[in-house]
Amino acid sequence: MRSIAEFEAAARERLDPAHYDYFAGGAQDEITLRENESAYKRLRLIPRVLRGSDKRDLSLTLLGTPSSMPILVAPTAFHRLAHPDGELATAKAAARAGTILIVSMAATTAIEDIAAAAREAAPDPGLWFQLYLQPDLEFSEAIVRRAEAAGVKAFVVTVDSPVLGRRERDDRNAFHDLPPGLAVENLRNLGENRSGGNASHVREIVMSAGLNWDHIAWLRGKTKLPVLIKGVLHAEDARLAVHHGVAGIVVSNHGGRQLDTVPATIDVLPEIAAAVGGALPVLLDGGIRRGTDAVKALALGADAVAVGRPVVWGLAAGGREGVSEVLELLRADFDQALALCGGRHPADLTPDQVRR
Ligand SMILES: Cc1cc2nc3c(=O)[nH]c(=O)nc-3n(C[C@H](O)[C@H](O)[C@H](O)COP(=O)(O)O)c2cc1C
Ligand SMILES: CC(C)CC(=O)C(=O)O
Repeated sequence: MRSIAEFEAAARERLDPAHYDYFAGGAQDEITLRENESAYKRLRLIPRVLRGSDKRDLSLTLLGTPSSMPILVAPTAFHRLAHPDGELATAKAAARAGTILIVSMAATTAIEDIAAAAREAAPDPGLWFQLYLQPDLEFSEAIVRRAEAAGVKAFVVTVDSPVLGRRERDDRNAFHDLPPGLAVENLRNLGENRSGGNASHVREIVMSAGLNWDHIAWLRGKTKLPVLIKGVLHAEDARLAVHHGVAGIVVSNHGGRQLDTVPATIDVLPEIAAAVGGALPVLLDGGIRRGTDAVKALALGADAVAVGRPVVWGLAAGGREGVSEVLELLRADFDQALALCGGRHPADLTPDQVRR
């Protein structure tokens, strides 16, 4: 397949329409959902000439985790709705691609099994773990310990979801529960035997409307791993993140699934990059579908980008192979755009190469 749009079309054919809507949809009028992609279409690239190289190097290290390219896998829930192999397939494909997979806390596969699958594909896979900090902090800590034991290398706390956004497609389809047989395995009651038994009980994910900077400090006190926050859109919050000793931020509007009518992430990136001033790594997600999208984000100050739905489309269309194809398509597309912009390395891209 030649583009992410073709993967989406293939995925749509295979998926239950309600599940397709869950993956594809956004909050309310889906203004932000559309804006994330359309904002890139308004930006123009200005290439530099006569300074390229035959040997381009896309690799980087983010907070101690090496990645073969600055395109990571954003955390998305419920991969077994997309394909029976679910997160195991995603993990193998990401590890084989040598990129960082941010595992969703809401995975339908246990983190221990995800890590084992990733290690089958690469000796030292770059796994990070996304957290919805639970109001029951003891329970949150148990999840943290479990993820650490599985070998994750950073925690990414999602901060844009004090309550869940209203997704009208899900309401219309009455999609509010996983089908029988699927569960949020990372929330299976930790004292109980994971291998089953009737006693085994999965807790519901609770959105924490009371989450504040003290919780981030609490988490930093509980783990030696880097703690990032995901879902920053305001420059002042980016400054506060630096002030509070956060290791990195993800500029994200949750793929347009939380507060509708917030701006496209690419449109707030410059002010956030300026506020952070290089003090910590800035990641961005939302609407990245082409190599040129990633080039624009890196030129405007992101250290790396992440993709959510493209990976789900690859998974639904072709399991592990499909995810691998999506990641290699994005890599090749990015590499070509970088070459055409006159860059050898992502860091060669500069803000003056993007025009509105
Ligand atoms: C189906 C789906 C499930 C998601 N689940 C999570 C999640 O569990 N945790 C989280 O922090 N973000 C979640 N996100 C948001 C993604 O991490 C990411 O911010 C977003 O998908 C990026 O936009 P893109 O899909 O346009 O690439 C989800 C997004 C989608 C589409
Ligand atoms: C389980 C959900 C809260 C996952 C999510 O973040 C989403 O669907 O956007």
